[in-house]
Amino acid sequence: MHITFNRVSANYQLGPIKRANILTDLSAEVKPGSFTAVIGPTGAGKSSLLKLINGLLLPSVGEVSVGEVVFTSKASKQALKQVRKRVGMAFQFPEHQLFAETVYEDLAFGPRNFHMTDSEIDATVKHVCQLTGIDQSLLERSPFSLSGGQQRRVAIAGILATKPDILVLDEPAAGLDPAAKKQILEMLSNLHRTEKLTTLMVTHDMDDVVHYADDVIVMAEGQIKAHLDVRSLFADQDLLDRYQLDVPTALSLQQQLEQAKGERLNNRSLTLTELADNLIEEGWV
Ligand SMILES: Nc1ncnc2c1ncn2[C@@H]1O[C@H](COP(=O)(O)OP(=O)(O)OP(=O)(O)O)[C@@H](O)[C@H]1O
Repeated sequence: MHITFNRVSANYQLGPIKRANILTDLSAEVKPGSFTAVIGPTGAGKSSLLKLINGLLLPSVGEVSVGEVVFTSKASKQALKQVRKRVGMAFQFPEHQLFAETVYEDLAFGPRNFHMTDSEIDATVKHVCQLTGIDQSLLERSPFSLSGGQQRRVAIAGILATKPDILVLDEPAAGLDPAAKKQILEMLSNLHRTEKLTTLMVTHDMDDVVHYADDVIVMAEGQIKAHLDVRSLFADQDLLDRYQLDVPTALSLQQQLEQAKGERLNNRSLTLTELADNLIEEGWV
């Protein structure tokens, strides 16, 4: 499903009169079915950009389109309702929003709000368990008795139970150990592929960008500074330097190797584009 930002600015209310400008003149088109990483330094406005997509933050100027729903500063309740049905949003630490006595009840909450019948709810719960690898034996357990990785799975499954077309994730692997982090990100990548979910993910980890994303939005100072495919990002040394973006471990290793080789042979080093092509050929990326 298409997402478009058209000359959008946004601010937060700081008091009865005072407002803080947070996002300025954003324009971008997110391709349907793409997996887009949103990167940039702390305070760049990444989370605020995600909140624009489901109308948690409204534009002060400009318009946001999600599929055929278009909304501005004067979004109607109806438009916001439609958009929230389409966009599943996982905030940082989504497991903090688990609340029910059993995993089943947590997963059934969204479908119940959408007035599904009991048998539809049952089928949906089973389906999202399959999608997210939650064993049926966990359904009667308290979500609070599960491991951190399992809780995060349940929280994401609860979002999927509302059948969104778009999944918006704010650092979905934050705070997990490396094994659980890999499991969650692999699961999200599979969901994106098999369920054709347009996915946006805020991350600070450039290895995740390389492994999972097709496209990247680079944010700084409340603006979109670049929107490009992953290969073009890592081929653009100026852009990486300007926004102090790390290069992924594999690329950095290869650069160091090539530099050592170049020095040894007194030959030219490979360009970043050639290195990126090498890595893709060798299956690193
Ligand atoms: N509810 C709010 N009220 C006022 N200011 C806010 C609010 N939420 C965020 N801000 C401010 O908006 C700016 C952008 O914040 P945002 O959380 O979107 O950045 P971010 O790039 O996601 O940062 P991080 O990587 O640290 O999560 C920051 O200066 C932040 O302090």
